[in-house]
Amino acid sequence: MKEEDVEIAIKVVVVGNGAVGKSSMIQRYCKGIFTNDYKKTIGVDFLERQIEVDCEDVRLMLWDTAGQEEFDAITKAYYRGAQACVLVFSTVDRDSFKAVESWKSKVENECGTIHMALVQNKIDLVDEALVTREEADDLAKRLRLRFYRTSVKEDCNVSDVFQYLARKYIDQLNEPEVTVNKVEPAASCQKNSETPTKLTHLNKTSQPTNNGNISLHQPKQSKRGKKSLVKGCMLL
Ligand SMILES: Nc1nc2c(ncn2[C@@H]2O[C@H](COP(=O)(O)OP(=O)(O)OP(=O)(O)O)[C@@H](O)[C@H]2O)c(=O)[nH]1
Repeated sequence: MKEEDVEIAIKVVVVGNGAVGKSSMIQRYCKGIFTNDYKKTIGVDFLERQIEVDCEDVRLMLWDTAGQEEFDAITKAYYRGAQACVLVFSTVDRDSFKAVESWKSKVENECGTIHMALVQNKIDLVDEALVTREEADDLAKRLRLRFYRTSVKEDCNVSDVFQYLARKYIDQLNEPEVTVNKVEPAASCQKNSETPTKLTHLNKTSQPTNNGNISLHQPKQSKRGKKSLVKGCMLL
């Protein structure tokens, strides 16, 4: 296998009630676009983006799941094999805030304990907010999740969420003895400090299997010193 053919791949599931902005968030991150149109996700969708973390190629496979309960049976099959999860609620939808714990449980039932971030989207609509800042902070603290406030519309803080999850996963690869469910300070929009890497990689040609499981391959050499670069996105 050639050195350039290996990389880290991370499966990330994005969950939360309908219309909180999951599809918009993934589209914004992978394609750099935003639309005001609402098109309900039927089942699941998939986009990917390649980033660099500590000069290492990381392929983020972002699974966009339907927010409506009617699709639960379909979507939960796609949670399997995920290494990270984004729990999204909307500033202007109180029910979506109340549903966060239930989404967390649904994912954990399929995946066990994985890296998660809590996201309050649509902060551009803060004047119409139905969730107070304190309530959101308290929830993040109680669930021990890193907390981000985003506006997909204004392109605010979106990439920080995925960067954080990628880094957490890489840190886990570096220190396999560290448990995933350690206490996270509730913080919004903070970048993490750089850490050294010694990584396990995935074959670039490997695709997620039906249930999203991914097999591990040999590590390659670090490419330290390279600039961060978005290499491409793909709609399947
Ligand atoms: N004002 C504002 N609107 C947003 C934002 N993000 C998404 N929206 C809008 O919210 C609506 C729903 O967005 P989607 O991304 O389709 O929501 P979803 O969570 O994927 O919905 P489901 O597919 O039903 O699960 C769309 O009209 C978006 O344009 C945001 O940050 N601010």
